[in-house]
Amino acid sequence: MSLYLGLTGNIASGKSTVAKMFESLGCYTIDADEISRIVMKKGEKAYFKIIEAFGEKILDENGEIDRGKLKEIVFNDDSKRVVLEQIVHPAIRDYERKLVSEIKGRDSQAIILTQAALIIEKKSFDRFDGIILVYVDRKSQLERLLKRDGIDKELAEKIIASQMPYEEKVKYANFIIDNSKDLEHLKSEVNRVYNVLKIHLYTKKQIKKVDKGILYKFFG
Ligand SMILES: CC(C)(COP(=O)(O)OP(=O)(O)OC[C@H]1O[C@@H](n2cnc3c(N)ncnc32)[C@H](O)[C@@H]1O)[C@@H](O)C(=O)NCCC(=O)NCCS
Ligand SMILES: Nc1ncnc2c1ncn2[C@@H]1O[C@H](COP(=O)(O)OP(=O)(O)OP(=O)(O)O)[C@@H](O)[C@H]1O
Repeated sequence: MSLYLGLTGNIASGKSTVAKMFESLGCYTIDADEISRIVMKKGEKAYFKIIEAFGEKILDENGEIDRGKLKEIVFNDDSKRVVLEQIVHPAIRDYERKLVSEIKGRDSQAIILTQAALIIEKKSFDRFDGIILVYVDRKSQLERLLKRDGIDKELAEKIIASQMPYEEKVKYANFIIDNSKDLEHLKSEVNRVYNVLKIHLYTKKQIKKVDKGILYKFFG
């Protein structure tokens, strides 16, 4: 039996950083943002649909989709973001499904984590055995986002506002990983969850809706 987890959290919460830590423990990870880059490449089905919906002005000098331009558009207009999601999400899901079944075919004891920001917003959690939520406090989130992406504060605030707040998200999580402190602390959080996952893997015990002692540690 393998385990298949959704690894989610709001922008710049540390999903990629956490995924790398799980990888170093032997888990398989899949990144929905990376897949979105693959399925939107020049010549792919989603590429043409995006041009049809947004016009050629969103292309760069090489004819590829300019993600910066698209980002400005969709985070300033909710209806446009919905249009983009309707094009890209089904393509991401199809691609991801194939990767998961490939991994499961290769390794029957695999722990697979799909990293995606919108699992809870889109209520697309039924396919997973459990949800891991990476939590970051608002101040660190904004600081890390501005530092990493070099975008202006106004756009950063809009992206943050487009996502479901943590107070709501925690209700859907089986595990919470706190990433409000340093990387050492993050590593201990990842190890803690990994050890519980291993127990579930070997005992074949289903992950309950709420794994007590972990969930609500930060939210009372
Ligand atoms: C808007 C786009 C072009 C910006 O590309 P860019 O390379 O700058 O960012 P990247 O794809 O790495 O996403 C970074 C983060 O932005 C946030 N984000 C991206 N899309 C969305 C969205 N539709 N709603 C809310 N937040 C989003 C997520 O936290 C994500 O992890 C791109 O994010 C995109 O195509 N989004 C639509 C697909 C999508 O929903 N992806 C996110 C989850 S699968
Ligand atoms: N505990 C930490 N202390 C300091 N910086 C951190 C910490 N965790 C992550 N970071 C940094 O914060 C930024 C955001 O982290 P990361 O890219 O892992 O987040 P993400 O959730 O994958 O982002 P996105 O939502 O855009 O996909 C990165 O530059 C990362 O190096």
